[in-house]
Amino acid sequence: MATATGDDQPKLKLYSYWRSSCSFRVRIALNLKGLHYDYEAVNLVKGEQRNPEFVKLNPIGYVPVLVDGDIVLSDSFAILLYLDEKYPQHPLLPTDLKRKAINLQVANIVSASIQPLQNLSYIKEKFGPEEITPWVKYHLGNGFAALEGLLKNYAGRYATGDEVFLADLFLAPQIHSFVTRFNFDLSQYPILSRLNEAYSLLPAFQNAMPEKQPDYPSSSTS
Ligand SMILES: N[C@@H](CCC(=O)N[C@@H](CS)C(=O)NCC(=O)O)C(=O)O
Repeated sequence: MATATGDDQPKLKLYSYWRSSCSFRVRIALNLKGLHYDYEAVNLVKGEQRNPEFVKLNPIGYVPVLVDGDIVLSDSFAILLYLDEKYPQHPLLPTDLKRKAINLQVANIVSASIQPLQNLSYIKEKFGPEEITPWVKYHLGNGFAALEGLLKNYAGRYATGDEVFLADLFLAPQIHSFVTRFNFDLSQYPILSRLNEAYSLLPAFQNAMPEKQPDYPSSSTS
């Protein structure tokens, strides 16, 4: 198994968009593992995810995409599991089976049962502008209530104890969207509020924030 670190690793390239919560997950993992990467911006508002060159990398037309030598991988969940095997420094899954399973459960709740329901490209096709906020609020709230209930048996400083694991990489971007993008009130979710505070203190999370990305628009609302 390769154990490349930031100093001797092959060059990685991440196709990302500043506001993409799925890309945000991968940015945190790369930072935690100390992996350097080139940032390739894909402007989702301009539709660059549908450019033929990009679709060759990811036929479904979504960010993130990671290129690692001859491996081109899309879907943040697959990318994170791949990175964890290839670059085992700072493991993303605990060895304890129960906590490992909870990490996978949280990751999949966010990935499959929350994030797709806030993806504006799906929602805009179905709803008018005034229907979007109640839809997103209902579904994000539903998911957050479920996560709050699940985590009360596991959370420590972070989601499943006192170390950062996969669950945290899915939670931080989702909470960030909830608060910053949609302006919803997080205070009714005390565990998620506490986790959000803890994430805000970690450089790997801080440097992965949308507003820290090279394509973050300096004076635009896109
Ligand atoms: N399951 C995929 C979802 C990817 C996804 O939804 N990406 C969004 C940004 S977070 C995207 O590229 N949206 C572009 C579009 O909907 O056209 C993952 O986790 O990577």
